[in-house]
Amino acid sequence: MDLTQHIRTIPDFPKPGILFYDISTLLAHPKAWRSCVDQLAETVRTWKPDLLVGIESRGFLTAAPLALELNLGFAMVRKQGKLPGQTVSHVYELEYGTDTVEIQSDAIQPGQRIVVLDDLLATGGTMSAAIELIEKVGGIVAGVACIIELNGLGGRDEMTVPFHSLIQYDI
Ligand SMILES: O=P(O)(O)OC[C@H]1O[C@H](OP(=O)(O)OP(=O)(O)O)[C@H](O)[C@@H]1O
Ligand SMILES: Nc1ncnc2[nH]cnc12
Repeated sequence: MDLTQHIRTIPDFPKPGILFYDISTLLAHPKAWRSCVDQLAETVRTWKPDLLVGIESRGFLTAAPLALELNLGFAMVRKQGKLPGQTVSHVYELEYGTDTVEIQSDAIQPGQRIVVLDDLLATGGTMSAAIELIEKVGGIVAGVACIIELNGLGGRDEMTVPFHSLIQYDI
């Protein structure tokens, strides 16, 4: 199924000049969403993960149904201060300033094979931060995948592990 028909673009969101790729319309269409999850599963299962990780917040929507389909557990990488209990943090550089991602300390056992999911890869900064965080707690990142890849922002070149996207847009 051609998923591009179900992805809406919204100009000037969240800032003037940004074309926002909106998966709300994909989520609202059960047949297309089922196909999207199945297409991701095809690649993700070849990486033989023990656990899937989703990145807040649209990465949760991507990873959670896939985890159920593959009969795997699912863990969350969140922005700072959102997860209860003991957490491990990773600070990463933005164009201006820094940001922090966190995971619960017991979410990943050392040596577990992890696949990370998000809806979209742009500069790759968010995905790289998640990979570094998972490696910090002893996880082995077997691969990372997303629905949409924006070509031209260099995200793919930043990936230090196998990477797969279902749809690519030249921006
Ligand atoms: O490759 P990058 O340049 O890092 O950009 C991609 C990230 O940006 C978006 O998340 P956003 O921060 O908008 O959060 P949201 O999922 O909560 O909307 C998207 O869901 C990715 O996580
Ligand atoms: N253009 C875009 N559309 C949707 N999510 C994004 N995250 C980063 N860039 C984005």
